[in-house]
Amino acid sequence: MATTDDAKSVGIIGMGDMGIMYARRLSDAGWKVNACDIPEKYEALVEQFKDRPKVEIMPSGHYVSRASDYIIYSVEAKNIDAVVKLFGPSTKMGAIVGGQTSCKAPEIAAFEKHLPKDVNIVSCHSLHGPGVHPKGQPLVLIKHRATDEAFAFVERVLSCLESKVVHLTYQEHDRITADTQAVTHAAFLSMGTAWSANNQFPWESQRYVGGIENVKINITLRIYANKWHVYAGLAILNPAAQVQIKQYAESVTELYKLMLAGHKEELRERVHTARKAVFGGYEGKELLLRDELLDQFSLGVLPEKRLKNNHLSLLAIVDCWWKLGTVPYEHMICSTPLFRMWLGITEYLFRHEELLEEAIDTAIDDNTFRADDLEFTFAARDWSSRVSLGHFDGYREKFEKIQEYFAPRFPEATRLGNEMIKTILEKTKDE
Ligand SMILES: NC(=O)C1=CN([C@@H]2O[C@H](COP(=O)(O)OP(=O)(O)OC[C@H]3O[C@@H](n4cnc5c(N)ncnc54)[C@H](OP(=O)(O)O)[C@@H]3O)[C@@H](O)[C@H]2O)C=CC1
Ligand SMILES: O=C(O)C(=O)Cc1ccc(O)cc1
Repeated sequence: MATTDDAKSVGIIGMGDMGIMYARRLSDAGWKVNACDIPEKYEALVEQFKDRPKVEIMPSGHYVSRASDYIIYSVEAKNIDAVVKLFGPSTKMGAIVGGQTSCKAPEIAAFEKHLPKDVNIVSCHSLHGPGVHPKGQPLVLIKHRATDEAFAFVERVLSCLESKVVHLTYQEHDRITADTQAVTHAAFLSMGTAWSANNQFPWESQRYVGGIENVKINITLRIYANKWHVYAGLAILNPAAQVQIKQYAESVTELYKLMLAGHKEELRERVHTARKAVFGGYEGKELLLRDELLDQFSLGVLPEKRLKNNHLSLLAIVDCWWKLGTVPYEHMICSTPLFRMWLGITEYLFRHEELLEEAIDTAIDDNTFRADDLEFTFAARDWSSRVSLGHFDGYREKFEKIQEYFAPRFPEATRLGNEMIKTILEKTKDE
């Protein structure tokens, strides 16, 4: 903190999971924080923060905006325009405004439209959920309309997160996160949908325990334990995300058809072409994940012998990356923990020759996955069309129904998922 910073304060509008995490960490570092949520939550927040004098809970965003030197909007992406419209004109003269939403084009548009011209715009995005320690995780900073002095102030404030700062434009941010986040979520959302459609808790089935399967299960439950609007916002509001999710659904469908028709050579040819395009230049590199590590994090009892799976979800993501010309390793600077695990298990399958062959053989010769794969294919297509239609309600309805199905398992899955992420990330090289 520079000495001139003593009199300055940070505002947070939206005290949900991320807003609260920021308020705690910034105030721990000595910053005065002015914060608010919707009026109905005022009393509860005052109570929650009563032992933290550095955090002042205010009745609304007007109070926060007029009192603070740097204001962070940490609200639902779908509400950003309405909330900035409401409080933007109350922003203190010469202050800095930014947002935490996961898709930047609508956020920047709202700032340009509703903020006074003297206000600096510097946005941010912590690329991890509120339960992950920010140290070492990517933090995107977007200097959209700001003096060097204003930008340096934001850097000083957020340095207490100890994150790895990545400087991007908002367009670069949205392009990369479409690859790293939206399509990753689509895959896990589809797995959960398929399991629930088949009335399965996958860790209770011998077929889904151990290794790669543990990551699939733990990440799927982690996503469904979170809030629907986070995933809906970053998929629906990002046009690049719609394209990616659509390609993923197409890749799933086409590979599934090859499996159904028993076209083994065609399937092998396609899988290997995609493999070469995506992993060709990375053959010698150390793997992101190891199996012994993954076996530690199981919700079920590990079977004596690992059962085979055709891993349609993983074959399809590599097919999708190939079709879109995406090189996932190039996005590591901007990766979330989930993306690193997703790439980790995919790489694990594709760089173990015998495992990949086993997946191809299983895809053609083994009928036991047909029902699961059928539901998975439906699910990938349905998520894609809900995203493309752009209906938040349609997304929410589906998400919350499946969330309800898995809800009794969230406490255990979250505990295990946190441990898994912590252990794996400590061992995961990120560049
Ligand atoms: N959760 C995550 O993993 C991450 C989320 N993000 C992004 O950060 C943002 C916040 O996410 P998160 O904290 O998880 O979501 P939450 O739903 O927990 O928090 C958003 C908060 O903003 C409040 N809010 C809505 N309108 C107003 C208003 N007019 N004035 C004051 N407060 C308001 C909401 O109240 P109410 O619930 O009543 O609407 C809610 O409490 C989102 O845009 C998300 O995409 C970014 C990184 C990670
Ligand atoms: O790691 C993920 O993809 C998550 O699910 C957590 C998350 C959600 C939204 C963000 O904008 C950033 C991180």
